[in-house]
Amino acid sequence: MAPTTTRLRVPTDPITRLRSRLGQIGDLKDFSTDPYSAMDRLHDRNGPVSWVGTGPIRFALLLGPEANEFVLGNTDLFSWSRAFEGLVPLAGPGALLVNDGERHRRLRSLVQPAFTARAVHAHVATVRAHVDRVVDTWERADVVEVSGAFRTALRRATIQSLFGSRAVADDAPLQARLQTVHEAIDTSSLVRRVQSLGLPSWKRALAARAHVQSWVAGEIARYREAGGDPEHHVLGTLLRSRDADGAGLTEDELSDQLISLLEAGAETTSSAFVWTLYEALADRRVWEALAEEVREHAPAGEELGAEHVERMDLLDRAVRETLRLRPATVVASRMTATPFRFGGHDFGPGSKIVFSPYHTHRLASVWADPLRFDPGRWDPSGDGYRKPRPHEYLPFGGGPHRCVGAAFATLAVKTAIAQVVRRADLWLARKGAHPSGLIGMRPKEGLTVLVTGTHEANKDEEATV
Ligand code: HEM
Repeated sequence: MAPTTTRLRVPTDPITRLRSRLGQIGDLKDFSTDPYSAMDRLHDRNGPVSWVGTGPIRFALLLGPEANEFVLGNTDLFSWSRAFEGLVPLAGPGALLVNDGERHRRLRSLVQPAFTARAVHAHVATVRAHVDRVVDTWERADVVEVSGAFRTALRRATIQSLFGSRAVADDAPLQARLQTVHEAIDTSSLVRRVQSLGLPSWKRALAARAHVQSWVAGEIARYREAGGDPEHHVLGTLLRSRDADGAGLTEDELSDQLISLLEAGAETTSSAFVWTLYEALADRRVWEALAEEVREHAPAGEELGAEHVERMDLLDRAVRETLRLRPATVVASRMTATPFRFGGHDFGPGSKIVFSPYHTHRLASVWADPLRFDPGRWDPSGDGYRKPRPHEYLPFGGGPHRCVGAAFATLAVKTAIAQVVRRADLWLARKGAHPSGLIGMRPKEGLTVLVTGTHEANKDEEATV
């Protein structure tokens, strides 16, 4: 792809160079304090390429759809293993995200069968049951903070879909450890670099990861002792999965896949759910239209299934729109493996690159009225409909590392929203939400709702949890 805007100014004398470096340190401070608005300012000032920080914590912010297209369309220029080497102690050396080239292709072909349409559909009943357990605790006129309870419920649904229903019987310690690991992952590489020098928070994260690993080993052993499991879950599929040469995952690879799927899947999905609920409640017309659609396609007393959820067009558009305005993954990073030139800048090997779905999803040059939550913009029969190009809308990334759990997550979020809508009438107790976090971005203040009604008829009596 041809490089775009050239705004390179090479400082010539030492004073100008020093000023430029100090400016980049100031930009790093800005980005660390409020990355969401800092990206706007940097893009306005510098165009698609901004260098931020200094020394070992210097990186290039590549912003806008052309930058996304360049990064995602030229995978051979980048190394995932180098970009994510700081994550290896938490994700494991066999995790998809930290692998490149042939090894990544082989691992991906072994993991993919766990996310077929059939496997994804099996997740619906699990999600519905865990959502019901949260709604069961609500009474009319309650004012409840729901983001914590749904985070636990959706993480529990992911654990159950990965390991089977027995695994969630007493999952509180596992949930706490996964939360500790997530907090270490959802931090800037600068903070992680400092932490990994031996700070207590890093030691806690490694200890939590070690516990998760031995819990996973126990589940694998139990599965083998039982000679399989009648439930259709990811662990069983991964154990049976074979590549073109008839080889499966090694023991270490199997464990790393399961742990990293737990890490990658749980927080992101609950973040997408909480934001969708927030946005739907923030615009009462959307909430009421959703309630009507859900009543039409999943009549009272009928168990909510994938076939119902997949007929709900407004729900689909509301989730797409939420993933546009509030993508769980605010930024993604890469490390250059081969020198290249983009936007008038030269990039040597070992340069850190950060690009941002969040920023592109809010650009006025791409989206009409970009900050407005408008599910209607996804209606192909609507006025002014325009199908976004792949590099303009990328909540699940793109290219060979595109999210392997995208369909699984989307169906989980839609099921959870539809089941809440079927079971309760809610009002937003407090409007206004500020983002927090870069991986699994969520509302800083949580989500507090007023329960104005509950509908017992749609409770899932058959659920196995
Ligand atoms: C709404 C929920 C989710 C969002 C927004 C999301 C987003 C993403 C993004 C943006 C990437 C690419 C990262 C990059 O290119 O650096 C990714 C990769 C990945 N995601 Fe998701 N994800 C979600 C849910 C899930 C779920 C439910 C699972 C599995 C249970 C999952 C497993 C993975 C894995 C394993 C990768 C790495 C793929 C590879 O490197 O080949 N994600 N996700």
